[in-house]
Amino acid sequence: MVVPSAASREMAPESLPLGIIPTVDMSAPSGRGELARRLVRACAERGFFKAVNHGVPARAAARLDAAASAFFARPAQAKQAAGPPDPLGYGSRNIGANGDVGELEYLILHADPATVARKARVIDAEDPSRFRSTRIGKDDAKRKGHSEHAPCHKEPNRLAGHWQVGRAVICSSTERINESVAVNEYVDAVRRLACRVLDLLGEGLGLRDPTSFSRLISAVDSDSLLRINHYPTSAAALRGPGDRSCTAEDAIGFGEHTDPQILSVLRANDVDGLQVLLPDGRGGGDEWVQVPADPAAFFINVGDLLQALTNGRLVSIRHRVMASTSRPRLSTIYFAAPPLHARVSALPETVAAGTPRRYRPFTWAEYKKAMYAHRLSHNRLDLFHASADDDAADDEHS
Ligand SMILES: O=C(O)CCC(=O)C(=O)O
Ligand SMILES: [Fe+2]
Repeated sequence: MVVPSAASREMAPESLPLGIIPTVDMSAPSGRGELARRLVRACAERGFFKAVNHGVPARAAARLDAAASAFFARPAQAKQAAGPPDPLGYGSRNIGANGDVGELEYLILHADPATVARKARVIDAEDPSRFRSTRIGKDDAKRKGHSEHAPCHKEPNRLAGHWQVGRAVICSSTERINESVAVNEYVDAVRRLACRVLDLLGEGLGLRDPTSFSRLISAVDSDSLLRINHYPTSAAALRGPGDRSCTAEDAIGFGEHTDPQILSVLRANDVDGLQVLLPDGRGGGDEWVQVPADPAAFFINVGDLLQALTNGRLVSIRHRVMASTSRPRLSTIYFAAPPLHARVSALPETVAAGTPRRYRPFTWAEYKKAMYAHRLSHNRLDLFHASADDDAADDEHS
């Protein structure tokens, strides 16, 4: 956490030292221009920041946490019924299909389940089922009294007490909190925060249209996700009775990676664990830095797509989670993403003679496909480096 000295309190936020973990007061005490400049600096030099006075109601966060804790407290078999995470749904220990493991269980929800089936076909035309949760079919959905594809946020009453994951529905007992309302209320609030950050970044970067980033994530068919991670104190709690595997990696909760989307908006309980990889600047190589927990704040990081859209000006930071052995960690991340067909290409304002285009243009669907084909820790942007031909082709499109 950055604690400004008495002298530095007099200085404008832009001139304040960033600190290891930059803290940004989203209430803009020194005006919008200063806030925009500080955000750009934090995202360019660190790739992430801690947002305080962010405007997301504490009530929305508390309701979601209560719903999530109730879900993770259910028996393993009940949770498995909401899986597998392909990619939406419940998962435990396996992260993706490429052998990555983590000492955690998680739930991935789509911001708009109605679009999941269509998107699945776009990502992988050969085998759309890989990207779709199909646990509950038409008949089950009818029996439960709601339509197969009804998006939670449009029909909260019909889906009261359920989370819908693609076509799968995570059932809850009636006395439990109404999760669909909790999820929708939370998603609306964090989406607004993400849009605000992106508009400020657009302004700070001097874009002709400062809403260029936020428009991508507020499109009706945006591919944004909500992910809820639960790290129990003992890896054994996540193993089945026959699973005796125990590796040195057991201490790791979530392996090192960058987030692929545009922006990630993370909030966690008061249990430490998140670490970011910072260049140490002293010639000794990179170093992992612990991010102290703060349940009242959001930790916001640049994703790969924002790095590509800004031609590398803003950096997608590598991070991981080291699970605690004393208390369980619960974290919720809103991954702000564009529609699958959106073309991702460096904005013209970020390309100049001295800073040529670093990545070839690609669609989010293309990028996701590359992501599914590689391990979690892979540096995926390396797969999209530009050549002189890409530059010429891109000029024709712009
Ligand atoms: O659970 C956390 O705190 C972070 C996990 C993470 O980096 C992710 O889900 O992408
Ligand atoms: Fe992440």
